[in-house]
Amino acid sequence: MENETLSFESIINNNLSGRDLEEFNRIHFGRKDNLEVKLKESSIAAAKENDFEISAYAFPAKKEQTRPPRIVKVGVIQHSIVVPTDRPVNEQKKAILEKVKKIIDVAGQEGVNIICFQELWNMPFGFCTREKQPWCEFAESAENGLTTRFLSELAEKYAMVFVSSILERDENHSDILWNTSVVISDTGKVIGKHRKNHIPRVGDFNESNYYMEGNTGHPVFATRYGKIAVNICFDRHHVLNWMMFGLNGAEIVFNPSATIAAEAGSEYMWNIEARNAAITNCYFTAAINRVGYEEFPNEFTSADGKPAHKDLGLFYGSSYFTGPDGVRCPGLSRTRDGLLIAVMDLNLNRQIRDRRCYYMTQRLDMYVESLKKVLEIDYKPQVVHENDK
Ligand SMILES: NC(=O)NCCC(=O)O
Repeated sequence: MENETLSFESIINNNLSGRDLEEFNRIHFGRKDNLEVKLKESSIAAAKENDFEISAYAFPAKKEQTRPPRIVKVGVIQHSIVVPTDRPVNEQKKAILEKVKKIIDVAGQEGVNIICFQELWNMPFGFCTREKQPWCEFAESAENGLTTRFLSELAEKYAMVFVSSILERDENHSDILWNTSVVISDTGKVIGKHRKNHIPRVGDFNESNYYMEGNTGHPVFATRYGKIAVNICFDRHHVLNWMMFGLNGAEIVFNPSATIAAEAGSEYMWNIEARNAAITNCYFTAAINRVGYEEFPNEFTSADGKPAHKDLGLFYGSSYFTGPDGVRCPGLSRTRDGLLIAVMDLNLNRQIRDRRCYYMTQRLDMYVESLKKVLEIDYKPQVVHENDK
């Protein structure tokens, strides 16, 4: 880990200052000043003691005459696994829950209203191995499994909403597995769940050996703090998936992910995809990635002619928020656990919609017709050649 770049932001901050840094911030992040929010001394101390990074940024909106501000504090947590992946399943899971609880407690002290974790946050991402054991044993009921019960208590304690991405065991449907995000309300009850719609078949992401494409559509969960949705990891490459959450009224869309520096293109696309989704759909997005190295007991190959190996390389963290205007905050590091907080005024969504008119100018009717044609078996792509009449 020592030789890894800490973060994109650290490269900039170590090399730019004064007007150059301001200009960089304006052009890259969308504003000269990142509007850092002051944290409690006790939170900073707890983060230091428990070895995680913490930062917070504001995303304000203009004052309106007819609506009060709708300020929501949203947190994302990125973290590494804790004990080696050959330890008993329950020991591995318990160690993660215990570590992350310390971060949740700090978020609670800071008055965070909604928290989202990384993809399958309570387990190692062992699907690269294609081995069924022990990874399938990490699966739980979305409604009343160990992780949901653990979060329900904390949800009630802190009046916090949780978005918890887990490997789901669907006991009512022949025990099959799903990649599911459970949304737990501030009352501690499960509001609902959403299942990953697009399952990767790329590089070491052999998830299709374990679960199928989701069957929950594009639900938006009406929480006490706002309407939220979950676009799970590989779903971020599918623009229509992001679009459907917007059409269903989402105000914040979370993208819990598990992606690695070694997957070609992943890291430079990371900073674009959730940000672009925020822009085109005029809602807030939060992109959350795993962090660290996860070594598995047995070697696997990546079917690329290279030698067998036992890990996926670095999960590069770099979690970040973007507002509906496309302005984003600095991300968390590539290498450390962290809690990133956004203090957002949800009124900004409508203000940007009124200004940019992306929904009003959207031509869904045209696309419906075009897509119907594309799906016909004898479809011919609409390509015009020089000599066509
Ligand atoms: N977990 C997951 O869907 N990863 C896919 C890799 C990527 O698209 O970056």
